[in-house]
Amino acid sequence: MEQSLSDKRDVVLEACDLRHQYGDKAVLRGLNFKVAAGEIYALLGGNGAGKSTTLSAFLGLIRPTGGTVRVMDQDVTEAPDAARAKIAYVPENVALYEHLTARENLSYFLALAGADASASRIEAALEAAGLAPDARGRRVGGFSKGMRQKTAIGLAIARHAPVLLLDEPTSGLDPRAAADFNRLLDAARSRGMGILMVTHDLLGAAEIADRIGFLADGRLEAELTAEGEARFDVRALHARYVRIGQTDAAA
Ligand SMILES: Nc1ncnc2c1ncn2[C@@H]1O[C@H](COP(=O)(O)OP(=O)(O)OP(=O)(O)O)[C@@H](O)[C@H]1O
Repeated sequence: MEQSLSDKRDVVLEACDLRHQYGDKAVLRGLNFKVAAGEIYALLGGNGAGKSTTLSAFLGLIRPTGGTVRVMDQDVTEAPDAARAKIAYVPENVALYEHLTARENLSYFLALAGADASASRIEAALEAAGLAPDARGRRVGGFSKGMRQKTAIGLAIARHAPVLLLDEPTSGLDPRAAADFNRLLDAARSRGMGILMVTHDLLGAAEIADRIGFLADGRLEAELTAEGEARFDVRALHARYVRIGQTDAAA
C-alpha cells in the first residue's frame, strides 16, 4: 500500500483518538489524523463540527476528554507550554497591538518569546511574508485583514516556528488577496513548515492543500490526498461537503 506524506516525513501534529465534550455535548468522538513537516492539511467540516475545538486541543487551550494530541512528539496535555512554543497560530482575526507598527509588533512578540528580535531578522521575516516595505513602519491599526495575516506569518517565520495553525485564514479576503495568501502558505510549506488549516474555502483548499480531512460527527469522515498537478476536483469536494452537511443535519 502506498504510504501517505505523513508516513514518509516527520509528523509534526498528531491527533490520536481525540475526544472532547463540552458538558454533555460530545463534539469530538475519536478523531485521528497526522500532519507532516512540509505539508498543508486542510480540515473541512460544517459549522459546529469541532474544527476550532481541534485547534484548541493542539494549542493546549482545552484539556481533551480523551485521546491524545501531540506537537512534534510532545504530548500537549503533559507539556502545553513546550508544545505551544513550537506553534505559530493565526486566528481568524489576528490580534496585534494596534498602536504599534508591524516591525514593533514583531519586536515585542519576539522579545516576549525570548527570541532574537534584531532589526535584520524582523526585516527578513516581513519580506518573506510579503508585507510591503512601506507598510512595515505603519501602525497596524489601519491594516487590512490580509496585511495583518502577513504580519502574523512574518512573526511565525521570525520565530522559526515549525508548525502553523490557521483558523479560517481566507474568510473575508478578496480573491486576489486569498491567492496572495495561498502563495505565502506555499512558501511556508517549502520552508518545511507543517501547516494545519481550518477552512470553509473549498477552492483555496483544493488549490493549496496536500491533504483534506472532512470532519463530521466528531470523526474524520474522509481523508483525500492531492494527486499530481490536478490536485483536487473542487466540484467533487463541494458535492462531498454538501453531503456531509446533510448527514450532520439529520443526526
Ligand atoms: N466553550 C464551549 N462551551 C460549550 N460549547 C462549546 C464551546 N466551544 C464550542 N462549543 C460547541 O461545540 C461545537 C463545536 O464548536 P467548534 O467551534 O469547534 O466548531 P467549528 O467546526 O469550528 O464551527 P464553525 O465552522 O462554525 O467555526 C459547537 O456546537 C459549539 O457550539
